[in-house]
Amino acid sequence: MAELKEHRILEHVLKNAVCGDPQSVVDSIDQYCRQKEWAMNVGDEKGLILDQIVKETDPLVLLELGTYLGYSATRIARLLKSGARLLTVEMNPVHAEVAKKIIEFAGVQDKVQVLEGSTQDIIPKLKAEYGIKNIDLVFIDHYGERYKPDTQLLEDLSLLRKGSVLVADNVGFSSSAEFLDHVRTSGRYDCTNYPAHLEYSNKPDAVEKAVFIG
Ligand SMILES: C[S@@+](CC[C@H](N)C(=O)[O-])C[C@H]1O[C@@H](n2cnc3c(N)ncnc32)[C@H](O)[C@@H]1O
Ligand SMILES: [Mg+2]
Repeated sequence: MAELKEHRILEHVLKNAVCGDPQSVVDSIDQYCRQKEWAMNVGDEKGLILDQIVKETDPLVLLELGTYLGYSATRIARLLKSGARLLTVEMNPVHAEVAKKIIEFAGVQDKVQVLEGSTQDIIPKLKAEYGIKNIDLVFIDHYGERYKPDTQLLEDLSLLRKGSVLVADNVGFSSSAEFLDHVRTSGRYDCTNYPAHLEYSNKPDAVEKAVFIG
């Protein structure tokens, strides 16, 4: 058995999911993390909220802050229309490596690009190095303390347009309090809170949708 949980999850996916079928990859990760070992994927319950927001937004250009094993990237990618592109940022090289394998196995590698590095280093390069003008949907799911500064970076670099949608996971926890205060009180966003539970548990958690109004 692999030493790292992340490698054990990868092994489970390779053995139990169907190559080229992203839904089976998502389902096999959820099954493993509910039955065997907890892991910090957005998970099946909050995943349905994320799915709904992605479908409503119908985005072409997407950014994810915090890839982990590529669960949410695969989940999002399975809903994207042709030509849409998700850039997902991950600073931990072990996580990035596993995510690339999972994304490839799911068959969504043409829609998803894993960018290795920290969000604070990569966000300022999105325009010049990755040809991004602005972003239709941002999934914020790294560490709560970075939610606000990274949102402000996106604002300051004009990466958000009127109507850009931010979706932030784990706002039921205090580490994202400054972010919540910012989006709810700056007058620059229309916010909606979706109460739910922490992935694979019955602890209260929530997802925040914040639509940039300029
Ligand atoms: C909660 S996990 C992401 C889960 C993933 N979105 C999913 O639902 O499948 C958070 C990830 O963010 C990464 N991370 C934390 N801070 C970061 C930063 N400043 N820049 C890039 N990655 C970061 C961690 O290494 C970890 O893999
Ligand atoms: Mg999360």
